[in-house]
Amino acid sequence: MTEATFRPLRSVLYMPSSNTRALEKAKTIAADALILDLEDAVAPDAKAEARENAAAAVSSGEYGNKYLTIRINGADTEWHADDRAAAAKAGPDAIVVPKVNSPQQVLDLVAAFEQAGVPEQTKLWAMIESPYAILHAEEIASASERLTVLVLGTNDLVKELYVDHVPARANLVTSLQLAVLAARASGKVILDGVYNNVKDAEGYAAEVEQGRIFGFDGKTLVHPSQVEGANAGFAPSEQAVADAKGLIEAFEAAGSGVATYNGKMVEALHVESAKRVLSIAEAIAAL
Ligand SMILES: CC(C)(COP(=O)(O)OP(=O)(O)OC[C@H]1O[C@@H](n2cnc3c(N)ncnc32)[C@H](O)[C@@H]1OP(=O)(O)O)[C@@H](O)C(=O)NCCC(=O)NCCSC(=O)C[C@H](O)C(=O)O
Ligand SMILES: [Mg+2]
Repeated sequence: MTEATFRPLRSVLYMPSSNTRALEKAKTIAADALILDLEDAVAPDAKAEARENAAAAVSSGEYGNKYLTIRINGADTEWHADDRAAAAKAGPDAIVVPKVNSPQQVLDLVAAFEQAGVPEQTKLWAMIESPYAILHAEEIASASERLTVLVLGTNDLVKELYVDHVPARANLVTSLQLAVLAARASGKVILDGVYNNVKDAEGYAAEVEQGRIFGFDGKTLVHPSQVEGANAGFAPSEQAVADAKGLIEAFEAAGSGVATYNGKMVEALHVESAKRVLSIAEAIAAL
């Protein structure tokens, strides 16, 4: 079972760690996880202050049972080492590293984490946001057990592909599916990229649904208004839970290798999927 089934990561909200209002507001937002950003959402002259804010937020114990992560700056930047040291000291649930492009980079990061004394329980989340990373996503995901989650960076991916954001992400479909395949092949959690237009509720809802259909475990978000949609969209619906229970009962009642439920064939593999749905629903209910 993946981390997602034990610890739901339906809604994962980014916020600039330089924005103290957002950091305060986040305490009351019902996101499953927060990404306290030190990278793209923070201007160069605010990096040091943002680093202190993120570390203080993690140490504060004021974010309830939310999964707390810090996104540090990339390994090739002047801020990376200081970010890593501050995150090591604060000990968030995970450190999110942007622009991870190779399995060797994962191994180097894990070695650096160990050297910096990052606590064992702090996991590595790797951002997949370039064409090269998409094509090597399975090797990246499998490089270390400490890497538990792949995070799609669709803004950078669009930039690197020299394309535009288009309806239904028609020009990203192959990349999204390759990333999901890589996560499933390596037993890791995978989070969809962000929807930039915080005023477009309809477009956002369609993208949540697309991510769910493609197999993502949850979605990264940029605004509090997006949390509710992701929490609902990546949770099994009441109908799905009822169907899962009914299917299991029908299979057990039949007492053979095959049964039907609502007219459809049911085998042991369908029972396994139904049990997974129930375990996700239980984990969400337990939050
Ligand atoms: C997108 C925003 C800049 C919009 O900000 P703003 O216009 O101020 O929003 P609102 O006035 O509607 O805000 C209402 C209140 O909500 C708080 N707020 C807003 N956003 C957040 C947030 N993300 N987390 C927590 N709280 C938030 C405001 O402070 C207001 O509070 P109050 O005044 O007390 O009522 C802004 O939403 C924003 O900065 N979003 C996050 C941007 C970010 O982190 N970007 C980096 C990651 S995206 C990315 O690039 C991923 C990847 O790398 C890729 O390549 O794709
Ligand atoms: Mg990015």
